[in-house]
Amino acid sequence: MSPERDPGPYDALLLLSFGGPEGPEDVLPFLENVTRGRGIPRERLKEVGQHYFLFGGVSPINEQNRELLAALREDFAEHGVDLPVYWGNRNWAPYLTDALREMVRDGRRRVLVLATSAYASYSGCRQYRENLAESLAALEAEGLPLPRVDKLRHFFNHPGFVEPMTEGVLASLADLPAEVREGAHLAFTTHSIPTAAADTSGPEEAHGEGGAYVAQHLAVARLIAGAVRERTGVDHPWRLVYQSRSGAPHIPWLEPDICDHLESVHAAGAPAVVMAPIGFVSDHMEVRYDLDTEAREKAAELGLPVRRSATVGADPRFAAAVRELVLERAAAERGQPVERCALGALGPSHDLCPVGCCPARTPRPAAAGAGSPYA
Ligand SMILES: CC1=C(CCC(=O)O)c2cc3nc(cc4[nH]c(cc5[nH]c(cc1n2)c(C)c5CCC(=O)O)c(CCC(=O)O)c4C)C(CCC(=O)O)=C3C
Ligand SMILES: [Fe+2]
Repeated sequence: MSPERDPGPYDALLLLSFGGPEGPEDVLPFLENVTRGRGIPRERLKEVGQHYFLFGGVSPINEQNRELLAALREDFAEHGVDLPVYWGNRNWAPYLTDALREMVRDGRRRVLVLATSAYASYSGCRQYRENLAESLAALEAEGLPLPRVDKLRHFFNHPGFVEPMTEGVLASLADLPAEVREGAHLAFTTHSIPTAAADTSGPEEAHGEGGAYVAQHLAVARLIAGAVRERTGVDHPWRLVYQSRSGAPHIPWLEPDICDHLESVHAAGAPAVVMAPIGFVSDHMEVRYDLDTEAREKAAELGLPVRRSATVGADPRFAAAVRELVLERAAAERGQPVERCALGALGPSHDLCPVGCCPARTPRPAAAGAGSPYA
């Protein structure tokens, strides 16, 4: 087989995502799954439940993963990449353990994982790896042979991720009334996490305050703002801001929040804002509620024109990027030289998370990285 389409030694790709409820009766059990042992205040849970109920108890995330799954299968078929794609979630059906069991029953021995999270951090990387370890332990307890599981590198700076978002920001700018367009600010948003989790995200000592989490988001924001400047000739002021904070109020999380940011740029005279949710791969509940509902209400209150730019979702360029990442990793595993595509100054992320990368508060076994008990 030509190396440009040989996925060997891998014999399957697993799309690993967060999962979300698909009806009102799913909401509370889903939230219990997400928050088990995580110490989230009861009040916050009730509040987040309401966000889901406002949308009929349905999170858009599962439907978006079905679309991504279809896009990946179509892209692989078109490019002659013979690799079956499975799908499993951490917190809702179809569950990760069930997907892995099905893969084992289908005879898969070398599994590559695409997690729907582009950046380093405990929540965006290690937690997925811990869930992989738990699922492998469950299969082991059932007496099943365990596949070897690897995880794709963080794809935040891959052009197939950055370019569709750049285009989305350009479309949002074009959609603003002409008289406020030139002066519009860009607010790049991502999930807030505790500052302590940000500081320790990524390999130790590689980044300063805010760790790899903040550094990687800043890199993407800078790339998009730069590409927008090149395309429009306008230098739009930009800032990385945060959303969806949870946890107890006395614990510091990354700030400023998008709603506070809208207030402060409005007070400083910004005529309009484009909110670009670069921290999220698709338009799931954090985007639909925290930005499209809450932040838009805040903007309406202020009389500030805002637009929210598109996430990558099932964009064919993202599917193509996943294919490139799969073939890159496969070649690396075969010991062949590889070209690692990455935009900006940070360069391509590591294939194998080092021990101590994004440490958990309570250490737990994690698969698909250095020190995995299932290597
Ligand atoms: C970095 C990050 C991502 C991006 C990376 C990735 O995509 O994985 C992400 C994604 C998501 N988070 C999601 C949902 C939730 N996250 C919660 C809680 C938390 N998230 C955190 C961080 C992140 N979360 C953190 C530090 C907590 C606090 C508790 C803890 O330390 O674990 C809670 C509990 C209630 C609340 O506190 O909000 C819910 C319901 C959904 C599904 C949405 C849908 O249904 O469409 C998705 C994609
Ligand atoms: Fe979350």
